[in-house]
Amino acid sequence: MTPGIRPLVAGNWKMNGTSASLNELRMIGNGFMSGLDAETEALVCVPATLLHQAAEILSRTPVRAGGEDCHPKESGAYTGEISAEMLKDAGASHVIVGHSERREQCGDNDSIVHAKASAAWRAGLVAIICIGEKRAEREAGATLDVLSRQLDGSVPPSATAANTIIAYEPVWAIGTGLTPTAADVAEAHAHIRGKLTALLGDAAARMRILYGGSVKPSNAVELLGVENVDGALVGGASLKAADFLAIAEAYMNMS
Ligand SMILES: O=C[C@H](O)COP(=O)(O)O
Repeated sequence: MTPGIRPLVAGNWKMNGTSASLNELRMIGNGFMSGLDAETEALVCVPATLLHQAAEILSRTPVRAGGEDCHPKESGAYTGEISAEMLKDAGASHVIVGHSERREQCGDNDSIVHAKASAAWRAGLVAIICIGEKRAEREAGATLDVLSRQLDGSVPPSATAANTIIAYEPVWAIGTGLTPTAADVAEAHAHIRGKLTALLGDAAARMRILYGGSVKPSNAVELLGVENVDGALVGGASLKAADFLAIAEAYMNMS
């Protein structure tokens, strides 16, 4: 946690969920209506097919709905793509850009992620910019260099604490059940804070830096209690309301 920064617990449903899954979202919304929102902010990023319904369901709760990716352009001949403006129109408040699955599977490099973050701001969305090292990079001792390079390339200079959130997600920890040690998370997040300060100046002090990668109720207290960890980006465990709410409750246990 960082003193003065209200934590954010964000879900990322990835390519999971149909309208039948919206009941989990209702339960997440209801859970935050019963007091959790005093401790944390919450967001669930859902597939574009569910976004309009998700935003409508969550509109009566403190939880917000977000998109999982956007195209850099506002509109045009880009079959199958979705612009930040379309996400905003469907009810999104945030959009994830540069998730490692997009970087690995869809060719999203730092310069594309940079353009997508700018597109998010153009549409009035908060950009959640993801960075993180691969297993081989960690084993080679290159983690901090990789994070610096990704921040240099992906974060536009006009990023502020209001329009940008950074998510540190070690690629090898995503969906694997493996997590870095608390000391490793602390080192990475301190490095990210320092690099952001060098890039953005004062704006970095209050910018949220989330941890993502196999966060679940059983490890949330340890991972989210680390200095400079200002919340979580949760994949698999965000699909079950009980797990997502239990992760958010981890913050209550710390305060
Ligand atoms: O965006 C979320 C991350 O990829 C983490 O996914 P996970 O919690 O299933 O490991």
